[in-house]
Amino acid sequence: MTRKLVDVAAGVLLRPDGSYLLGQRGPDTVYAGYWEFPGGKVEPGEKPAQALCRELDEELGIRVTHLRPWLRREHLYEHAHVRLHFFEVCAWEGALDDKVHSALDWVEPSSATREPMLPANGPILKALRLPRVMGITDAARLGVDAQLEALDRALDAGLRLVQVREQALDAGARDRFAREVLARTRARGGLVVVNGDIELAQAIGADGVHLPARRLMALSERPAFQWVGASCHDRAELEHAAALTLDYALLGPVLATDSHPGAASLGWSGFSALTEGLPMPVLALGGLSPAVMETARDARAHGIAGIRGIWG
Ligand SMILES: Nc1nc2c([nH]c(=O)n2[C@H]2C[C@H](O)[C@@H](COP(=O)(O)OP(=O)(O)OP(=O)(O)O)O2)c(=O)[nH]1
Repeated sequence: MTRKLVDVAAGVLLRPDGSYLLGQRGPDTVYAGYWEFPGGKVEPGEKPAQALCRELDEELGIRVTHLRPWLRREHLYEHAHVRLHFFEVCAWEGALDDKVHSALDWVEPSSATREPMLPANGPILKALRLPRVMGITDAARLGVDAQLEALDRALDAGLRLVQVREQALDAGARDRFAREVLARTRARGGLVVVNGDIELAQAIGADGVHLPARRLMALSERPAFQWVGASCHDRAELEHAAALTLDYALLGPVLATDSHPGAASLGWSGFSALTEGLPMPVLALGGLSPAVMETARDARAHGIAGIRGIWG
């Protein structure tokens, strides 16, 4: 059955502590009682961003002052085929004065969300749980002990996502190093993904696997891990990551880097153009540190990933 495609704009209102706003759909709506991000249908002649500002004014009585386009996802419901344009709403004027929901609630990204949740929103909630900064290990250059010390400092400073990327270590050393990184990161409630080596990721019980671009392009199915991401350099790779329903991608280099000095860099405008309309979050990579977080997020990045910019 073909269903009419309906464009919907939905806003993830974010407070500085990272919590986000959900509303419970009122009694006389489809999926009454389900939780959703505030928003509604895009009307003819409107851009999704305009529709969202109108809906948030009508429904919540607020005027949006800082909006970031974020993810776009399609979902087939019985009642409609929806194309959801999600935005991060970072700043607004006016106090919340809800006119349509049965309830509103602020939710911490790490805590359980509200149920029942609209079925299309599962991957959005997972994206909100993905930390904003990823540290990529470089024990082969720094030395194992220095890398582990740098990891402890970064975990103390709040790092919660680590990619173990140690092709240059021999198999035994890589296994020992990866287990140590996992133990230290887990102790802080963080996530560890292992680059390229699915067997090692399984053997140590890592949270996930990170696919180099060539590995990504050779796969036709998502590996069975809780978290699966990939390194991408162009739109075709990003779209393949989306088709495999991966949880995130890395895209770069955004700036010129010491580790890849000859590689052409994308710049923030190139990053923004390549990530338009994707269903999964993308972390920016290449010559970056957390100091550029706001610039990165304004360019549609979920956050940043780095080596030197993270470990110093
Ligand atoms: N607002 C919102 N809609 C969502 C989310 N997730 C999701 O699948 N949807 C779907 C459910 C609906 O099929 C559609 C939104 O339609 P709606 O009926 O709420 O739109 P509206 O506020 O313009 O309502 P109306 O004028 O038609 O009464 O998008 C979400 O997080 N927020």
